[in-house]
Amino acid sequence: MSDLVTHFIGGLPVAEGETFAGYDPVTGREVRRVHEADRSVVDRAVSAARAALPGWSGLQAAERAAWMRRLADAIEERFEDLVAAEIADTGKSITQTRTLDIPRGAANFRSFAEIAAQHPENAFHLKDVLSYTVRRPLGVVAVIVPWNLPFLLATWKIGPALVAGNTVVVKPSEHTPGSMAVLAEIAASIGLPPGVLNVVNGFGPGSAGQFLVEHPGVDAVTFTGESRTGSAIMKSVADRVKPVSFELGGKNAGLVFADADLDAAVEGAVRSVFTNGGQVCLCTERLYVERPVFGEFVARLAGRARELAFGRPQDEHTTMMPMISAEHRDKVLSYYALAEDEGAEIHAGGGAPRFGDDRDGGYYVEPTVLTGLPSGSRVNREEIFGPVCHVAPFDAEAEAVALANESEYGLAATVWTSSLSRAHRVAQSLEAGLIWVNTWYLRDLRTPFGGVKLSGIGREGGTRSLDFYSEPTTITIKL
Ligand SMILES: NC(=O)c1ccc[n+]([C@@H]2O[C@H](COP(=O)([O-])OP(=O)(O)OC[C@H]3O[C@@H](n4cnc5c(N)ncnc54)[C@H](O)[C@@H]3O)[C@@H](O)[C@H]2O)c1
Ligand SMILES: O=C/C=C/C=C(\O)C(=O)O
Repeated sequence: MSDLVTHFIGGLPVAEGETFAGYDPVTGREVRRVHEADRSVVDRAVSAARAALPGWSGLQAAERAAWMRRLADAIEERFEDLVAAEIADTGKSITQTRTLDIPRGAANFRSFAEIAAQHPENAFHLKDVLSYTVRRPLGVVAVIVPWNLPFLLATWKIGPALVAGNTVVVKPSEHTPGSMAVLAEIAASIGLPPGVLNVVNGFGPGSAGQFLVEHPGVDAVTFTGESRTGSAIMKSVADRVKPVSFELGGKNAGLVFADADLDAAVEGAVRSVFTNGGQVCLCTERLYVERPVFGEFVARLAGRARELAFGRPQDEHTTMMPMISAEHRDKVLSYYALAEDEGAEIHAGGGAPRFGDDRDGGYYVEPTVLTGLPSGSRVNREEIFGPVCHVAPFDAEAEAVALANESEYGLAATVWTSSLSRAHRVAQSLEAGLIWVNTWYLRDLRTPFGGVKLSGIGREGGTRSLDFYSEPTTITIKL
């Protein structure tokens, strides 16, 4: 990946604006410079998207779907370049990047090509009245995404936005511009009409992110990131009442009942707590385990945490990655220290590893398993977004559900039980948008995705994405 990242506007790279540093999370070394978009660059991107809108929205949905399939094919042709870009930005393992992050990018475009093709319109016919619905795109959509799954999350939004007839201006995280730079090259290489996809780089407040959401030429905002950022964006767009789709933070609970397959529950918890270094909004940070199996579960989970491999990203056996930045590493470590100060028992981790090589300059923390804190503690209330969980015992199902629901967030939850009736009963009692039973992060892209409470506004996924990215018009004709 280039060591100078530009914007992409109207089908062309734009190397304008001050540059800021990009760092390798493995070593902490500066490895790239990134152009920061000022208001004028953002304005040009929005104008390019506006200029492309009539031609793009004027295509048949099937023609736009064909473009999505071309993008997916081209992603697969540039697969290793995308893998390299994502690893360079995040330090994540090549195994995860090759099996999740980049394949989901192609899948996102393909899925929404098919969903758009099958999306039925409504028509209602009474005796002498015919009512039918047509859908119109929103217009120019701002796509603002975070650093944890950069390519997956950006394409999750770009796909449905484009197939619905919108044009987009994407603002990737300041930490992870690389894979969007490659997607821009891909779009140009297949001749995607200029201005349909635009990418501007920069930060949030007082930078490209804020300039974009506030721009009068932006018709809607789709955002994934922290809840407090969602709140700030909501304030930015309130005066112009722009539609928003928010996928925000979480403090996800996992419930393990004594009748669960404990092997599966332990391995499931290893995945749901430590995948991507715990830097997934769906990760489990609070586990509640029925008392008869609590001791065994904690001991086994802590043992597996200590087995996670701190290899380099290119090592296929690596299973533990660095945090995205020194600031985020320090935030996670501050919660480890807080847990210790509040009297937690630390069963694994609790600090930062030392390697005796250049990785000591990186942003690594130890995978950590805690017990002994009250449900109201900050460690159990606040999103940490790292490889850490707190485990507490419970004695009754109703108590477990109450503990899980004792949160300002409501994104995801996992339930581990062998009882079918309990699985349905508990899943329907949990205040979250996404519940997994005896598994975690198993995705059908046709299903609604999103959270309740501080975890978000709206749902994307399947036809729900098309419902957000287009406006239905109902036409009624007297026959
Ligand atoms: N619900 C989900 O699907 C989901 C998925 C991934 C991450 N997240 C959440 O994202 C957070 C971690 O990501 P992050 O640190 O990048 O989040 P963040 O909110 O700090 O930043 C996300 C994006 O928003 C931009 N931004 C920040 N302030 C802005 C503003 N005022 N106006 C416009 N843009 C602004 C940033 O530059 C970045 O591109 C965690 O809270 C995690 O839970 C949620
Ligand atoms: O970190 C959050 C992960 C979000 C995942 C998705 O939006 C998805 O799998 O479509």
